[in-house]
Amino acid sequence: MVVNHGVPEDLQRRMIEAYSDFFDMKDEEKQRYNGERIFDPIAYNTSFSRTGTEVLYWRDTLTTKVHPTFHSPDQPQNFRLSSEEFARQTREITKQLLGAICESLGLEKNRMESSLSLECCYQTMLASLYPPCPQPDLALGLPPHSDSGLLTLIMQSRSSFSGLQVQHCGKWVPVQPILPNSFCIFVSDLLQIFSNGKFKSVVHRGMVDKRSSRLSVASLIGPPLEGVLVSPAHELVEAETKPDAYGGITYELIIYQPPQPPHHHTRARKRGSIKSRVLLSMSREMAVGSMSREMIVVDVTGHVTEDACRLDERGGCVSGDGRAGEG
Ligand SMILES: O=C(O)CCC(=O)C(=O)O
Ligand SMILES: [Fe+2]
Repeated sequence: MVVNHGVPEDLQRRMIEAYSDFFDMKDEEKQRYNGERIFDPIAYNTSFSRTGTEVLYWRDTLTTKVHPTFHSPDQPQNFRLSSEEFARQTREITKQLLGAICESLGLEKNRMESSLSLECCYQTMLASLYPPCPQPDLALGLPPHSDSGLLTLIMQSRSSFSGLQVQHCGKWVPVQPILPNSFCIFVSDLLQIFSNGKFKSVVHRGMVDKRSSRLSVASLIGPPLEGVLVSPAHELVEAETKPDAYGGITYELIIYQPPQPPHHHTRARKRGSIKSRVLLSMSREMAVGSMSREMIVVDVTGHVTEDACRLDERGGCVSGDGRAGEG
C-alpha cells in the first residue's frame, strides 16, 4: 500500500466518477469503444452475456493507453481531463517507487529509469467494474494472474466488499484498502526479471459478490513496448550462483505472443508461453530475495519506510520484520 502519495482525494473521486459514468452509458455508446486487438489504444470489453450462460468472468473493463501517447474516450464529459491528470500523477508515483526499489537493491536510483527508457514508459489505465453477480460461487471476476509490466498501482472504490485477493503462502488473502486514501501496489513480471528474482510478481485475482459491485482503476507501467530488452540488472547477476539465463524480453512480447505457425505450435505449447518459461526458469535458477509477497507501506514524500507490513490472513497489517523496508 502506498499512502501520502500526493494524489488529491478530489482527483481520485473525479476519476472514479468518470469511470462510473462511462460504465453507466448506454450499450450502443460503449460499443463504439469495443476493443478487438490487445494493443488497441482504447478498448471497452464486457463479459456480460444476455443469455446468461457460460459466463466465467464477471467483469467489464475499459482500457486506455495513456503514455507515451495519451488516449481517452470523448465521452463522458470531463473523462479526458481527469484521466490525463490521474495518469500523469500515478506515473510519477510509480517512477518514484521504482527509484526507491533500485536503491533498495543497491543500484543507482535512476538505474531503471535510464536503462529501461522510462521517460517513454508504456502506461495503460485499466478500469474494472465487477457488477453484483447472482451466483458468485460460479463465477470469477478475474482469474489468477500476475501483471506483465514493472509495477501496477491500483485505486479501489470504497466498497464493503473486498474482491481483490493476492496469493500469499499458498492462500488467497483479500486486499482491503486498510488505510484510507491508499493505493495498492503490485510488483509485476518485468520487475521480477530486472531484479533477478529479488522482487516477485504478485499473483492476484478478482472475486465477485452477490450484492455489491466494485470498481477499481489500475495504472500499469512498463518500458516502451518495443526496442527495450529487459533482463536482470548485471549488478545483480553473479555468473555462478545467479546466472542470467535469458537474452532479455520486451514488454510487448511478455504481454502477448503472436500466434505461431502450426509447426511451432506444438513446441510452444509444450514449453508454455514465453512469460511462463522466463518466470519458471527464474524461480528455479535464481536465489530469491525475501521482499516478495509482502505489502510495503511507503510514504513517497520520504523514503520507503521501516513500516513494512505483512499481510495476515484477514488482509490486515501485522508488523513486518523490517526486511521489506530496506532502502
Ligand atoms: O480488480 C482489481 O482491482 C485488479 C484488476 C487487475 O488485476 C488487472 O486488471 O490486471
Ligand atoms: Fe492484474
